[in-house]
Amino acid sequence: MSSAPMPIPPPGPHGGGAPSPATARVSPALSGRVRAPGDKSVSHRALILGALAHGETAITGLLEGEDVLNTAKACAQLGAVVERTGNGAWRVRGVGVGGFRAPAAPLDFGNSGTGARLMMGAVAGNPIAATFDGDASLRKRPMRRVLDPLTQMGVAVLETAEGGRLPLRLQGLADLAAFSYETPVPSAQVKSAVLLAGLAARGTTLVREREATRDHTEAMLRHFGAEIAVAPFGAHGREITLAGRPVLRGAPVVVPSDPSSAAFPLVAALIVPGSDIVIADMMMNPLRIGLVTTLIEMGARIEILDQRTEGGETVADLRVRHSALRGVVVPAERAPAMIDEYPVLAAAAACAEGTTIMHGLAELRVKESDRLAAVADGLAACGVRHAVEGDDLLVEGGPVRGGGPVATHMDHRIAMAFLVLGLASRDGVRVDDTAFIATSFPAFLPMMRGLGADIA
Ligand SMILES: O=C(O)C1=C[C@@H](OP(=O)(O)O)[C@@H](O)[C@H](O)C1
Ligand SMILES: C=C(OP(=O)(O)O)C(=O)O
Repeated sequence: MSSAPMPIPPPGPHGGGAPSPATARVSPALSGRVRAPGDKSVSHRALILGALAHGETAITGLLEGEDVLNTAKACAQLGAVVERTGNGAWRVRGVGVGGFRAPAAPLDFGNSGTGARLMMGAVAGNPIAATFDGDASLRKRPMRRVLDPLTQMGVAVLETAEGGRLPLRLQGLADLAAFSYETPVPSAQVKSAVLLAGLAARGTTLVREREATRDHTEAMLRHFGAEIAVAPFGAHGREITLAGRPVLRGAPVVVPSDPSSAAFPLVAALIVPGSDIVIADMMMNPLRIGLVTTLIEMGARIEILDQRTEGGETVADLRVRHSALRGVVVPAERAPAMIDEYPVLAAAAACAEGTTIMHGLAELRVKESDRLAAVADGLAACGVRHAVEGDDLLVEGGPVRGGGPVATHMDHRIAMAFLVLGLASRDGVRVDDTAFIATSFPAFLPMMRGLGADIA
């Protein structure tokens, strides 16, 4: 790592630029070895906890996607020193719990629910007012799920757009009430917002979730010196107890490779005949790999090689070969472990033999787009038979005609999932905009082309 700070790259012109359509066409066998970028969830948390800690946090492998860059910018606006020291290498000098200063301008989280919701929790325990905003997609997403618990802890909501949406302005306070909360929806963002606010609370914060969601906040809080305990809650849930007012100490963070991004080359290799690729260093956190479990049940040839621990997470290399997939039933309780992967699972299901039934997808309706509707419309545009029944999606597999254009609705995962489907579709698939892929996976197009994918 060099010691001279490099300029923080500005986030791209989310939503403002002209749309950038692309077409994926039937491709020859994919081959090669790729590594997906740094995990988006871990990257946001490394910056935020670095900003809330005393001393220096050196981060390697940070995802330099627009969502994370917006969080970096917000941390700097709140008084942390945030520097880019090399490729994916960042250094944060934090201000300590309760030490944020009032930002002079609104905090703009672009397309990122994680950035906005986690930072509301982080700001809550500071005696400052801050305005939170985002792009047209983020302005449509529900924020009451975070405002409700935060106001119960003492935060004041000074202004919101209709329905408690962004833009909104919060007044935090140094002395939050200790709080017990059961999350009403399975959401790591809601859980994390409450825990981050709980850092400034007098006494213990308790969060219960009926379905276990990704546990990166808990792991990183422990890594930074917080006193945190996790116990089972009910059949699938967890109970998290956090002691208030810890002294957080900056700590090195090695960001593992993102399984939600790796999902795209992974499914592409499964559906393009003759493919044989390796996905290197993928994070194997059990709360993140529901897609791998599901694909293996579908008959996917995925070999998990060299499983090891790196930076506190289990990682592995995955050898993935073209496979004859068959439809399966995906249980609702698996949803939190693969919530962002349903669009690309739908692409795999479209190429499988038989019907795949995915249960319990209500949360997909409140992502960057209504992903249940966007996937259904995209499948229709590609001639794939499917049905939405309540919160379930049914996809009938078979040879895919393709076509489009698929409307991506400012949603990176819709764009990437349908480009992957195009690689195994008779007529290819055209998507209306690839610009938002930069929120989570800026190197997606070159990486896929490097494997042999025909995307132009
Ligand atoms: O905590 C996180 O980093 C995330 C949690 C999930 O959202 P919800 O908490 O809304 O389920 C996921 O969809 C998102 O991409 C990242
Ligand atoms: C839902 C996602 O992210 P966020 O909620 O942070 O916008 C995603 O990346 O698929």
